[in-house]
Amino acid sequence: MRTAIRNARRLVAKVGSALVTNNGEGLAVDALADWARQIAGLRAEGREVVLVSSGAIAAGMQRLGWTSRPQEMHQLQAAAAVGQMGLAQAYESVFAANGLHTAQILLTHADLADRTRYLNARSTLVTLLELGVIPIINENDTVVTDEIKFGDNDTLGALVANLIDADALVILTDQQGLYTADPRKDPSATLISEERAENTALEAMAGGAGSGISKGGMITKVRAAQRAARSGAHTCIASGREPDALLRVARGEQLGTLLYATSTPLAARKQWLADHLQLAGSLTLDDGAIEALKSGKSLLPIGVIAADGDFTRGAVVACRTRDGREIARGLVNYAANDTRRIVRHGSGEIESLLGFIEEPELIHRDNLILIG
Ligand SMILES: Nc1ncnc2c1ncn2[C@@H]1O[C@H](COP(=O)(O)OP(=O)(O)O)[C@@H](O)[C@H]1O
Ligand SMILES: N[C@@H](CCC(=O)OP(=O)(O)O)C(=O)O
Repeated sequence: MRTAIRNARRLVAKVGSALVTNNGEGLAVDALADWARQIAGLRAEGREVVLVSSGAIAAGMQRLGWTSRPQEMHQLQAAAAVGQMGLAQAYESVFAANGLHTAQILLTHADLADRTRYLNARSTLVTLLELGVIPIINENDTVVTDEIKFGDNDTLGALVANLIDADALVILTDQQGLYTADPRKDPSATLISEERAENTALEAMAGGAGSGISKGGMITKVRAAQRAARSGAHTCIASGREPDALLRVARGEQLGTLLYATSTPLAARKQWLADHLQLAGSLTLDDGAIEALKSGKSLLPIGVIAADGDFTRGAVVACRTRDGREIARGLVNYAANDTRRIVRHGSGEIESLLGFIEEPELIHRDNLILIG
């Protein structure tokens, strides 16, 4: 399976707060310089690399003289704004030393949830890669609220991999890879070398963040691999402290944990639907509608029992079973108030109920994906 990574032409590399800031001690400029050298090496082989870097909050805390991560959102945002300057400055100079230009891209979940902004982000990233520039991405922490944030950069890395159809996602962290249990807590844990990304048993092995300065932990890395696999990208989790980790992983060396993709990649539009982290509302389906969706049909209002949330026409909503489990999601053809008036009715009644008709389906099958 390692040949899959060796053949990867487009890669997303993600470096976490622990590495970027030397466990919160301040920007690890030597480490940044080392990654820049490795990425320059990959570019010289004709491969395209996007870097997703954490560290703004930790670097900002250090600049402001704060010793523990604040809880309050506005303080985190202030720290990120201070730290992101240092991060961008440091990356610009270490890549310049390798003859490469960098570009800063700060994203929020709302940017990727909006189809137009998503397509804009994609074309900008692809243009930068064609220009030979190294895009450096972080969450736009300064403006995020709970509703629009990715929360951790493992998730962001996977969404970026899907956005640009990357072949591989390499997550560099402070452990050798995914262990059977958190090695900080269980010394008998062993390193997993290769596994199918979709293997749900992996989630039980992965725990939370290893330090106060990081956000995600191993669980978000495993989920990131599952997400990336939906677009066909393989994920490798490896230690960023291992010499030449990025080059060695990218060249197919047996390093870290490879979580490989086996499923057929989703079509681009369905991929975008799958990558929504927050949905605008939800529809509760009866058993007949659930069967219809599973056999590839559209969702008609007659099969919907209830509609929750305040969504507009064209929003992405969840389709749930009576016990609340999401089985599908899609772009809804009617706003929440109109949906509530037509549920449990046949499509032939829509016009008399609303005074107009958009489409006979509540969600057309082309705009729908099954989950799980
Ligand atoms: N099964 C596991 N295998 C390896 N590390 C794990 C596992 N479960 C939890 N962890 C923890 O995840 C940490 C890495 O994630 P995190 O602290 O978020 O780093 P980063 O800043 O690189 O994203 C490790 O230091 C480790 O303590
Ligand atoms: N956007 C945040 C990173 C979030 C975070 O801590 O992510 P990670 O270290 O990857 O678990 C920052 O730059 O500080």
